[in-house]
Amino acid sequence: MIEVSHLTKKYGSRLAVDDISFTVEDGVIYGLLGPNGAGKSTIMNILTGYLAATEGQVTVAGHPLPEEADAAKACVGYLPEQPPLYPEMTVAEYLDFAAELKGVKKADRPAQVQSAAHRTGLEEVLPRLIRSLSKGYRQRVGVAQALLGSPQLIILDEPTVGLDPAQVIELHRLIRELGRTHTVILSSHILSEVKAVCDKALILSQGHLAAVVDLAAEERDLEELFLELTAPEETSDKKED
Ligand SMILES: Nc1ncnc2c1ncn2[C@@H]1O[C@H](COP(=O)(O)OP(=O)(O)OP(=O)(O)O)[C@@H](O)[C@H]1O
Repeated sequence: MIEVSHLTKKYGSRLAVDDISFTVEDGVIYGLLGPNGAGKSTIMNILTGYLAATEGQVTVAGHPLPEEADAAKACVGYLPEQPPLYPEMTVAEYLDFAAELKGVKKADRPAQVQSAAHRTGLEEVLPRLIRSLSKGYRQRVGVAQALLGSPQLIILDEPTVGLDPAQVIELHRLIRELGRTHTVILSSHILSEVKAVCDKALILSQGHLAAVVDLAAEERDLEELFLELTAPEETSDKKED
């Protein structure tokens, strides 16, 4: 689904992503895990075609970026960390509008909205104003808009930030359910979230890809592995001494 080869991103002189290569297979839920500033959002913004790489090759569903950006974007549903919701719209109006923006034909929009609402458990709140919804339901609206246009790949940027524990559990359930039909990339700095939801984890540290972990096969504890791989350099040096 995704091939990333020697990806580097600089913001001016700041190196945010440093020579990263990885593959995301179809139908797998990947966690993009790393401390603050590790490069997660930068990578997601490149995969979704919103940012250009400084160097390296990225292919999404067979479409190289940036050459085939429109075709690649059509294969991706994205939930940014701050979903662009319009509080004065009803859920139904917003999803219809989001489908229009994604180029879904008018005749297909009601069925697409219905299907996205069904997948995300929003059918009952379709007539409600977004501003009247809880944060958990708003996040589901964000996930529903990501499903419009039938993308094969869903990218979720820290989707559970600010949710209460019950809402987190519900959203985890929804993401696992989506993983049965989609390839999913979920960015997080919560280890328990990645363990609960993902099949594999890409661990980032200071712009580097420190490890690709198959969570079912990995015998070592994810917390231990994460701390070791993302420790600041001075600490790692001391350990080796
Ligand atoms: N627009 C920008 N201009 C300059 N530097 C940036 C910009 N965006 C990100 N950076 C820097 O690039 C590095 C990677 O940032 P990025 O936001 O990708 O990390 P992240 O892992 O998503 O962090 P967080 O978990 O805090 O969201 C950081 O050092 C950050 O300060």
